Amino acid sequence: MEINFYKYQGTGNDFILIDNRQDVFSKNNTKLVETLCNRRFGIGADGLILLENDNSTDFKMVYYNSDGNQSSMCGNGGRCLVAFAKSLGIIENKATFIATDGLHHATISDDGIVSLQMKDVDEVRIEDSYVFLDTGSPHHVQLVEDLEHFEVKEKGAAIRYGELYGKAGSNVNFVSQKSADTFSLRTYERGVEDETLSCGTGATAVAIAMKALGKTESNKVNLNVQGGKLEVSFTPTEGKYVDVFLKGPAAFVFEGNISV
Ligand SMILES: N[C@@H](CCC[C@H](N)C(=O)O)C(=O)O
Repeated sequence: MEINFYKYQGTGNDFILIDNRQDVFSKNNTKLVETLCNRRFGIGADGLILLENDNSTDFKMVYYNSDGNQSSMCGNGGRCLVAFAKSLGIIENKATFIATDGLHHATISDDGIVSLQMKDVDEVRIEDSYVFLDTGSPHHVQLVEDLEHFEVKEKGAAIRYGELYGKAGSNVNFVSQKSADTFSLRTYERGVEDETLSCGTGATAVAIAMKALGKTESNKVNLNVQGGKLEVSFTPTEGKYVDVFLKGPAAFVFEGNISV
């Protein structure tokens, strides 16, 4: 059987998107997802996302990491899926969708900038050398010197597989401050098991962690990621963060067919 796929990217975090409203994709085939995401034997992507029907929202998001396993929320993937839903005619400039971490609202401008509401963050754990929080996916956030030359893959893997996070592991973000409201980050992604060019839940985690640490006064933070620029805004309230929005570009790259 032939299945259409669409490749999208959001600040260089790239995804294979499949319209699965007719149940065409075999959802438990870990090996198939892993092969499709493989950059030498497949299409190549950091993850694969299915767009499915949902009774109470515009669509449902089902996310797989490139290791072939379903995982937690993907912020850049969610933004790409909104652009995909628009191209399919499912939405116009506004969307609601359901993902593993609950309900999301989003808007998309005519030039492809997607603003995606992320889950509220109820707890920010501040430790001596790092911050941990869940923005839909778990994130370790650590300020470092010389981010440009930092060994993200090696040091990220050591933390992801280390004693702090047990079997589930965590995504790991290394950060440096650029100005009062701007930070650069590089992310080691769980499930990709490598540095990616951008991570949306990671950028969200860094923005909130920097606010919680008092590194910025601003409730709107600019994030330089390896693949571009993102903006995260939020409202702090009694130790929590609500109205959290992740904003940035989401773009179609190419489409094709796969035989399964
Ligand atoms: N790239 C994503 C994060 C995807 C999930 C992550 N790899 C995990 O399994 O925790 C993003 O843009 O948020």
